[in-house]
Amino acid sequence: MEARIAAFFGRYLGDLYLPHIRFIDVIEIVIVAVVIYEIMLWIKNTKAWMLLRGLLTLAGFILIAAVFKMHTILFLAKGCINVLATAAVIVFQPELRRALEKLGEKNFFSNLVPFERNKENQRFSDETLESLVHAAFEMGSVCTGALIVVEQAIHLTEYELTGIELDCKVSEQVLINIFEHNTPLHDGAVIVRGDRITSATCYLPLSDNMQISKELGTRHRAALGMSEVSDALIIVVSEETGQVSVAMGGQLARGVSEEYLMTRLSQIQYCTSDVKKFTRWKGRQKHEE
Ligand SMILES: Nc1ncnc2c1ncn2[C@@H]1O[C@H](COP(=O)(O)OP(=O)(O)OP(=O)(O)O)[C@@H](O)[C@H]1O
Repeated sequence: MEARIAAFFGRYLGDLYLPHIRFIDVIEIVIVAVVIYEIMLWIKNTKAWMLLRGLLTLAGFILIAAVFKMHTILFLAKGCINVLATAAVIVFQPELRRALEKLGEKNFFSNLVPFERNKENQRFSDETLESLVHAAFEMGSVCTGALIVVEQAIHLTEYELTGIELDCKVSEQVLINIFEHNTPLHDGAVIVRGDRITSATCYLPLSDNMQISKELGTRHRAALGMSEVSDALIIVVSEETGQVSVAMGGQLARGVSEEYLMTRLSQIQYCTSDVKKFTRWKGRQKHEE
């Protein structure tokens, strides 16, 4: 019986080449798979998806031209490739910048080693968190439009400069007051850093995402745009419907509940260890003699 099984495998698998796989090869395969997966996700979530579809169509045409030996088209395609590559880098400069920034933000070790939730690495206090949530839903209940940007690791100084400097403690009453209709500060966005509102009436970049619902106007587009170029969490209150939405990482969650907003805010309430180190390093440099 054994001999028959051996003969069977010998007959069918004798010529099969089975390379010797080392442990390092497995790690390499996993790394390549993760990188390809991340690139595919990036392509899907940015306008690079449109470009990829365009490129695939173009490649199809070139293939047909090659099969039928259309020399003029092949000559033109050859000449255009370099120009197209340069144009793609220019067109996708913001997306490429964001992708590299994201890579820099990631702390692979902090995901493995649980960090302590203490006052020292707290980005904002529980009081601020509650004020943000209560203010958003209070404004929602009376249909007062609002746009609140909660800063994380990436500093938003360039957007702060588009508004009016404030530097005041976050509180439910202050936020409601800022967004009150027909007051000088109600237009645009406020930026929150830690427990302080740094500025109001800030102008945010608008998203050019074509999948965003047509019923959403510029306030929601600005929230989404800001989340595409930074790691900030943006709270939007719709003036039309009173709905509270949250934008982060290029995604917009519409009509969220109080619990949802509270959970999202508590997820970013604590800095991971590398961010803490970065802030400390900056502080020390400022006071260097
Ligand atoms: N680029 C921007 N940066 C900051 N705030 C903006 C920006 N664009 C629009 N806004 C704010 O959004 C307001 C206009 O909102 P609009 O009605 O167009 O948006 P919406 O998404 O339909 O929101 P709503 O549901 O509240 O009507 C402006 O008055 C301004 O306060």
